[in-house]
Amino acid sequence: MATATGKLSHENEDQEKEEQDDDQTFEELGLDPRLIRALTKKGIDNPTPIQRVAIPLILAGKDVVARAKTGSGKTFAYVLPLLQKLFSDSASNKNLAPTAFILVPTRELSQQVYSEALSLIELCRVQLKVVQLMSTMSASDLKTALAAPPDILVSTPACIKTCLSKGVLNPTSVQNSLSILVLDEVQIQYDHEFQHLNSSLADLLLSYGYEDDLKALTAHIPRRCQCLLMSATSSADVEKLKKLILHNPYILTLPEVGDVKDDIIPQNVQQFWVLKNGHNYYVMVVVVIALCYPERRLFRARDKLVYILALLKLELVQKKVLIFTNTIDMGFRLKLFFEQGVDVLKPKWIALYSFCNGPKDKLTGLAVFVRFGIKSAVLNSELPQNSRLHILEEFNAGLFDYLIATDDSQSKKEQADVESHVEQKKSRKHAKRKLDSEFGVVRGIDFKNVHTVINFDMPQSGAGYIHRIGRTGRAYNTGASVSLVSPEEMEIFEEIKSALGEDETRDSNFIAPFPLLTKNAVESLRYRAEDVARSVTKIAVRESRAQDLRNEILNSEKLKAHFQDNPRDLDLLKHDKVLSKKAPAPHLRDVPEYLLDPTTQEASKVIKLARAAMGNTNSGHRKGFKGKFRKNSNPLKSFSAEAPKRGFKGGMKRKGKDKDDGHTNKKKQSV
Ligand SMILES: Nc1ncnc2c1ncn2[C@@H]1O[C@H](COP(=O)(O)OP(=O)(O)OP(=O)(O)O)[C@@H](O)[C@H]1O
Repeated sequence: MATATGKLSHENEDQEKEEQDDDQTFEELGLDPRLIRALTKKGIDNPTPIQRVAIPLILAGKDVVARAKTGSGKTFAYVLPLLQKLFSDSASNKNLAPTAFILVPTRELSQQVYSEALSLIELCRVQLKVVQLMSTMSASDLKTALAAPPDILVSTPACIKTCLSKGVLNPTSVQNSLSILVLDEVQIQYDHEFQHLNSSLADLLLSYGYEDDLKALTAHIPRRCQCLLMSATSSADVEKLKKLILHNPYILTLPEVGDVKDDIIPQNVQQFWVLKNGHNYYVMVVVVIALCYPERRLFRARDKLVYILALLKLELVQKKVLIFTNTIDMGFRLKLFFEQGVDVLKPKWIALYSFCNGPKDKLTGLAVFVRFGIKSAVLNSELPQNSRLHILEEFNAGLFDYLIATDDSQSKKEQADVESHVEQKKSRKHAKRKLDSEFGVVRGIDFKNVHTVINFDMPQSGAGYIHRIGRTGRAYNTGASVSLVSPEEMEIFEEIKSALGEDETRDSNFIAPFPLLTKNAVESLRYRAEDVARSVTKIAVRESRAQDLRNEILNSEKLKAHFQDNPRDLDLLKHDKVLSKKAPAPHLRDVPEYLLDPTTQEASKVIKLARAAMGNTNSGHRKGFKGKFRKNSNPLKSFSAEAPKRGFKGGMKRKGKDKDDGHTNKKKQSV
């Protein structure tokens, strides 16, 4: 009893401290007024917990390892103090190499970090130069970019290795100049993150091919260089990390409650899953279809198409929606399925309809189900870089609501192997297509206002799942995820659940069955959806993929020229172009009421009400973060900071179960 009471009062104290900390300002963290003004212009007034802990430590010159939830503000946590430190150095900077390196795993993330840093520099009106380098750049372009050495270099480990090997970066100059090194998301991606927390850094880096790339640099990192490692890692790795780059780092990490991992997924993201048929029907259909279609994968994909159609067309999930597939072909299959269809108004259907005494005025409505009219864009590693960045910009700006993205959670090599194998089988022309090994939108990309993430294909690991889901519910927004799990994916799904430490009694980390999709709703769409799915043949997919690539190469050239003239004007081209040859009929796009299942209709109404209540009008513009949600909806409510040796606690630590005030329960009903 005494222990329980003691613990309670301790918790209350912690809670009070937490609330005080919540009011802490950037000024109190010692941030430069110019940066504070710049943040205010961006609508950012108060630091997030990771920022509260990390900024003072980084300003004090400490090495920091920060492990924090997705969408918690890690980028500003290091960019702000990094810039501030360079403010004072810049006047006297006569370095022959960049003073700060920010290394990230993908081109997309590099663009994002570069833009954030640049925009802060511009808003602060300081003379700092930031450049972004990619390994696809020619040696002369790399040299030009580094000719008058920038203060900050944003790049990937692979590109740094290239620069060093081509003599674009001089090792001695790096040794003399480098003062701050940031690794953002570089080291954390490895399979089954939570089962291998003790694996060595070398293993982690190796799994993503960064080992050699980073080793090329580590030899030239001067002892005095301040090193920051942002993202998931465990204290068990620090000793190993220290040997490579870190010096007595402060470790900022999520607290763990007992043996159970604390919230890994931000609390404001609700997770759902849909199992395709747990009943006999599935087994029967598999047998029949397996006979008709030797390639059973085709059937599984087709079946999932019915479910995703029901989710989107019956408006059971909120827009904007980010859909993940594991292959590029599947992405295009989905896009074609959404936008095109077969003509069901064939005489035989009309005859059947008349035979059933269907009302004549509903005949046109019937066609709706074969022309779903859902416009989407596919984002993948095959597209030119400009197009990819532009697609991201447009999606973030709210110009379209559905983005299908291929995953980068599988190792790049594996992905390339799979693709090249498939491509070789197709045609020589297609085999020439190149995938960008630095593509990636799963880690770190700050998608704006994505309300729903759908796993059309399940990711290959727990880490992949967390990063996908982390594209929604960023900062103070709410979000939801729906995973379509086929029986074949049950094993990986179970692994993911155990990696999350799933616990029904806790708000986060729990993946609930999706409550709104009734069997009737799915079955009412099944017949027509499968009819349409059949029309999306392998050839159609291949042709549209090639067509899209051609379009985007053209776009990319135009964009390149355009961006040179108007670097800030990205709103030039549309990427969610219809790829199917038949133009969708605009008047055929609504689902006729008589085909709607009453339960689903109710569910859809609830979604709309919830959307209205949250002010999500899908316009792509949101109100500021502040005051929209309760403090305990903050994705980063919990940090502990561990100092070297003395076990300094500088951050806040949330206790076991968060203050549940019913808010979360309410949320569970509205997706
Ligand atoms: N103090 C703050 N107040 C409000 N919003 C913030 C604050 N700091 C950052 N943000 C916003 O939160 C969003 C997520 O930030 P960021 O991309 O840095 O998250 P992250 O922790 O790096 O996520 P990930 O793990 O996915 O990389 C961004 O849109 C950013 O502008």
